[in-house]
Amino acid sequence: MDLFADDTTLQSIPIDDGELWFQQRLALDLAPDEVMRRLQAETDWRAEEIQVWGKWHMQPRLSAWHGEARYRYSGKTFDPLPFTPLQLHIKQAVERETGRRFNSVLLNYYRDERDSMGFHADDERELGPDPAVASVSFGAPRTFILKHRTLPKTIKLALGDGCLLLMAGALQQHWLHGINKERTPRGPRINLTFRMIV
Ligand SMILES: O=C(O)CCC(=O)C(=O)O
Ligand SMILES: [Fe+2]
Repeated sequence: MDLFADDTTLQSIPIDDGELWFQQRLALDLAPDEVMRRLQAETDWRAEEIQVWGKWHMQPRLSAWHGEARYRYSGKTFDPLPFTPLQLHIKQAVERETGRRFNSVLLNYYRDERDSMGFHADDERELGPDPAVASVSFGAPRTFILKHRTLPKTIKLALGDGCLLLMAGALQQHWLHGINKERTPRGPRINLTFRMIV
C-alpha cells in the first residue's frame, strides 16, 4: 500500500525542530469551489495597515478576524467578529482531523499573484508556548515557504485548493513562514489559519 497516495489523511512531513502535518484534501461536505465562493462573498474583507520595522504599510492582501478572542498581530489589535456558520463547519472538520481545538481564525485573501505574506512566525504571546496553527486553503495554489531561523534550511509546499496544513510543536520558535509574490498570474486564494488564543 502506498501511504503517500492517500490524500485524505493527515500525514507528517519530517522537519527539524517542530511538527508539520499536511493533508491534500480536507473532508468537508461542501465542494472547495463552493466554499471559496461563499468565503469571498460572506466575509467582511478589510485592507489593514501593519507596522513593519516601525513604519506603517498597507498589507499586501485582505484579511478578517473571527472567533472568540481579541488578538494582537503585527502591532495591531483585532476585535473579532463572531464565527460564521461556514467557518464553524470548517473549524469542526479541522478539529476532527487534527485532534486540536481552536477558538479563532484569521482569514487571508490573496487577490492575485501580487498579494503576499511576509516572513513571520505565529509566536504571539496569546498563542502560548508551542502553538498549533491549522491552515486551510481554497482557490489558486500558492507556494508556502518555511525558512529555518538559524540553519540554511528551506521547505516549500504547494498549498492547493482544499488542503490542510498543521504547524505544531516547537516549529514557530525555529522557523519563519511566508508566501512570496509571484510573476506567474494567479487567481484568488483564501487561507484560513485557525488558532487557540489562551
Ligand atoms: O496564507 C497562508 O498560507 C499563510 C497564512 C499565515 O501564515 C498566517 O495567517 O499567519
Ligand atoms: Fe502565519
